[in-house]
Amino acid sequence: MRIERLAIIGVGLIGGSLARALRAAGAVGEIVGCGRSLANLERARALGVVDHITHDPAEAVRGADLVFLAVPLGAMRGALAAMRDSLDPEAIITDGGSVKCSVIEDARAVFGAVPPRLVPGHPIAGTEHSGVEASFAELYRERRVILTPLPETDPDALARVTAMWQACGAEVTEMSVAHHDEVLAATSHLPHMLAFGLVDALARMRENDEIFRYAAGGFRDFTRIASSNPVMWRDICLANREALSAMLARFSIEMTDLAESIRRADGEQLHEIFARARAARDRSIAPPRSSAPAQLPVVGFVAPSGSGKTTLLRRLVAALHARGQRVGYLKHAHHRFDLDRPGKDSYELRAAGAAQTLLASRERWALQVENTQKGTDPDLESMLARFERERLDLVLVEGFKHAHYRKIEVYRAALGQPPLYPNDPEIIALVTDDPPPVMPHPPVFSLADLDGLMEFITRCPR
Ligand SMILES: NC(=O)c1ccc[n+]([C@@H]2O[C@H](COP(=O)([O-])OP(=O)(O)OC[C@H]3O[C@@H](n4cnc5c(N)ncnc54)[C@H](O)[C@@H]3O)[C@@H](O)[C@H]2O)c1
Ligand SMILES: O=C(O)C(=O)C[C@]1(C(=O)O)C=C[C@@H](O)C=C1
Repeated sequence: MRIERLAIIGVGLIGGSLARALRAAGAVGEIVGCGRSLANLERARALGVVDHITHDPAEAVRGADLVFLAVPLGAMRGALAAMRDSLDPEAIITDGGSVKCSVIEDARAVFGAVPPRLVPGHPIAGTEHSGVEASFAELYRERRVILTPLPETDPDALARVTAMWQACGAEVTEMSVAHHDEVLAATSHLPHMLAFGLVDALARMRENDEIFRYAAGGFRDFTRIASSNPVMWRDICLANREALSAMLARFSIEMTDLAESIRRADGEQLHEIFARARAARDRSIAPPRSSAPAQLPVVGFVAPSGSGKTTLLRRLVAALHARGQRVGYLKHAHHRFDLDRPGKDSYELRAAGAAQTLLASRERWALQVENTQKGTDPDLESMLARFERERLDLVLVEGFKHAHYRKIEVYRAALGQPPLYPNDPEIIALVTDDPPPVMPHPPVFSLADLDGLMEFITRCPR
């Protein structure tokens, strides 16, 4: 899956995160960002999220093979109208709007009928922050994206949009438009109404200073989403007003019943409600995706230096990543290494004796742990245990040639060294462009056969 020229209309949290994720997956060529705020667009370009910027949707979509709309719902119709006459006939249009019936209505109003190459979509992922500065490549990883195709939707456009989200690490599901809007009214829009409503009600109480001063964890957890963008939420309420009004009406009956149980001091009823709610929530919190730790495939790559092992690994990781695989990489370094530089705070504090140093930023974090047995090689199992295994699909290891685990040998005859596989039964495959020098030999892949190797590795049991 590759998009040659992607136009993002609205380079905020959602649009910016898609651009970053596709770039990280190597699934996109050029990215044009379109928006209203020049400062935000310039920031997007400076951060490398987009390559070109413009205020004009018509200019943005010219020559684009995929257009992603990520503006507030109230701005969708205007953006569609502005780009209509400049769209390439083959261009796919998709969006990330939180309500689907309104986007479809907007498209019908602008184009006369819903274009077959429009694939309505909605990533069920976000934060309470807005703007490109808040965007990050991992936003969609392991999150759901709902697509709501219509009978007239072109299957090829649907397949490409599905592949686009999968390249970002998302799990794509399909739903009817009406069902989507009802489900989201319950699971996303109603909770936001409760958070906004609660904070606003408390803020308007006379004693609000004191209330906020003593608000602790429960209040914080419950009201995080009340920091979300008011324009976006105004538009969601207006766009989904029918489903959301029905949900609010049902919910207020539940609240009235709860209040009545409290007034009556009906402990039994209260306990029943809370126990039912707790069980439902515990069930609904999704278990970590994919493999149990013991099944996480781990494959090593061994070879003398100069064999092309690291180049092969770099290409392999990029190709696996583009397929949505979450790859862990573990390298055994024979030499001393230091991620820090003298003069950096973390270097100085570690040198002062910190046993563990954790560097954390918006992009990544790194924990550096001092080996207490300096001079002793770390063992493979204890290093593998450091990974957040539930967030990975496989681990590729470089080195650890003497450890007991499955390895792939990269062999190059020109180095003049004997191959390792005759003396290591745990070498399960050979990557080489030369004839294997010793018979018998494990399965062979050429250096160019990344597809074959990926297939082999992803099915490789621990
Ligand atoms: N924030 C979330 O959690 C979340 C999650 C899923 C979907 N969505 C949906 O994604 C869309 C974007 O939300 P976001 O959180 O990225 O918002 P955002 O505020 O971070 O980004 C929106 C961008 O659109 C630009 N914009 C506004 N009006 C415009 C117009 N008329 N023409 C061009 N650009 C315009 C803004 O300048 C801004 O850069 C919304 O439709 C929202 O419903 C949001
Ligand atoms: O996590 C958050 O901050 C969100 O509000 C994300 C959230 C949600 O309700 O889950 C908000 C709106 C969307 O359309 C999709 C996701």
